[in-house]
Amino acid sequence: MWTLVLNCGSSSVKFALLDPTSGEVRLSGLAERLGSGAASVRVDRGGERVTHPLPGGSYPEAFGVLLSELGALGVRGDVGAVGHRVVHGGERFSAPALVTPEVLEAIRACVPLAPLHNPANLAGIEAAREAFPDLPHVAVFDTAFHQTIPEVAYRYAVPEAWYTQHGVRRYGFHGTSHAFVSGEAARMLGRDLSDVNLVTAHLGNGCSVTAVRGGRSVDTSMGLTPLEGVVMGTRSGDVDPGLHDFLARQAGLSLGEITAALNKESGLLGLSNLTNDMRELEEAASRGHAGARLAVDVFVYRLAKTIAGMSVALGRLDGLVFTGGIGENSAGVRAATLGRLGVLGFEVDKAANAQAVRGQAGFITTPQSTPALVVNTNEELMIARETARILQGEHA
Ligand SMILES: Nc1ncnc2c1ncn2[C@@H]1O[C@H](COP(=O)(O)OP(=O)(O)O)[C@@H](O)[C@H]1O
Ligand SMILES: CC(=O)OP(=O)(O)O
Ligand SMILES: [Mg+2]
Repeated sequence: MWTLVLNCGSSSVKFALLDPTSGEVRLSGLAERLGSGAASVRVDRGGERVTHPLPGGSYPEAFGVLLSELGALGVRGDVGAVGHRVVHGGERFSAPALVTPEVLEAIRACVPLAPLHNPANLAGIEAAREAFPDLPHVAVFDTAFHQTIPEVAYRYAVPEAWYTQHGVRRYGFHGTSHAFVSGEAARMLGRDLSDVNLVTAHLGNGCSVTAVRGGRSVDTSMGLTPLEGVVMGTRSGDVDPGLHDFLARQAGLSLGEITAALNKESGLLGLSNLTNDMRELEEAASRGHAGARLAVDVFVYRLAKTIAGMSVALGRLDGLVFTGGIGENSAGVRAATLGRLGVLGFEVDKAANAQAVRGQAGFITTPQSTPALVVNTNEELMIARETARILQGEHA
């Protein structure tokens, strides 16, 4: 059954029409810079690529292009279900859910926990339900995979009432990707997923690191919101919790201004004062740009420290997985990270690491090393599979 997968972000929409069993993709694309005058949508129709401008820059406009592309390809009538990425499902969802009015209400209730992501996810669900009112829609949550994390790892050391009354705890995100790459890595290691302990590093624009014991998430670097943890493209990751108070007094900034800066002007962009794009940073660093060098170095140092911390949750470390745009493509970031992790028995294989770029998955360490490998994530395929599973009643 052909499944339409929608991943609506704060300023972008990724979409794909694919078969969850074979993985065949008939149409995919990305609408970017929504909300601005420079918005556009790129569509891939099996090798052929077209880009349409979106002068209004709105979600409905992007969705209109997607529908007309489906119509032009003659596949609109083939769509059998729609799978939606939903970033925050709180404590309520440990599995995907068929979208009902009650499920929509629960997603809405999580908006304060993910103000950048959940409103966009809801807008996508609403637009898709209007276009496909008779099809089943399934919500697949970033947080669901992490609902197995034990209390010792998910509780913050803050007043208990903040947890019981306001849900202040660590939730974790990118669960769909961490779950997918753990399965792939177990296969590549020739091990049963239930018998393998992995650290998975999802390094895209948002970055997070997860400890996966026997196929279950037992700790992860993101917390209450997708701002906690390692350094990201424009997000700070961990900072001192005293920062808001300090800056409000010193610089006269409001809470909203500080939060926006931590989300959109920090991370690699903030450190380098140049760009949030790792590829551009590596090029600039190689030309001697000091800010770019510092940004890459801080990114790597904090990443290595977090990976070492995650191994505490596992007891025994059988492998480290790199994925996401940076993890899959940056041999430099991988080598530097492994170089700082000799304490865990890692030793990079320089030739293998240099080869594992541009979608080439594989091992990047020497035979005597703890294994590290590159795995290409595929959140769209995983969402399509989960959607199919729900519709077959496996989670019912
Ligand atoms: N060849 C490359 N070398 C270094 N970094 C790369 C390369 N290709 C992509 N990246 C980085 O991957 C990041 C985007 O990751 P991606 O997973 O595509 O993002 P998203 O989270 O938006 O899906 C950017 O920082 C980009 O620079
Ligand atoms: C939750 C999250 O950080 O998602 P993304 O990386 O897509 O921004
Ligand atoms: Mg991402």
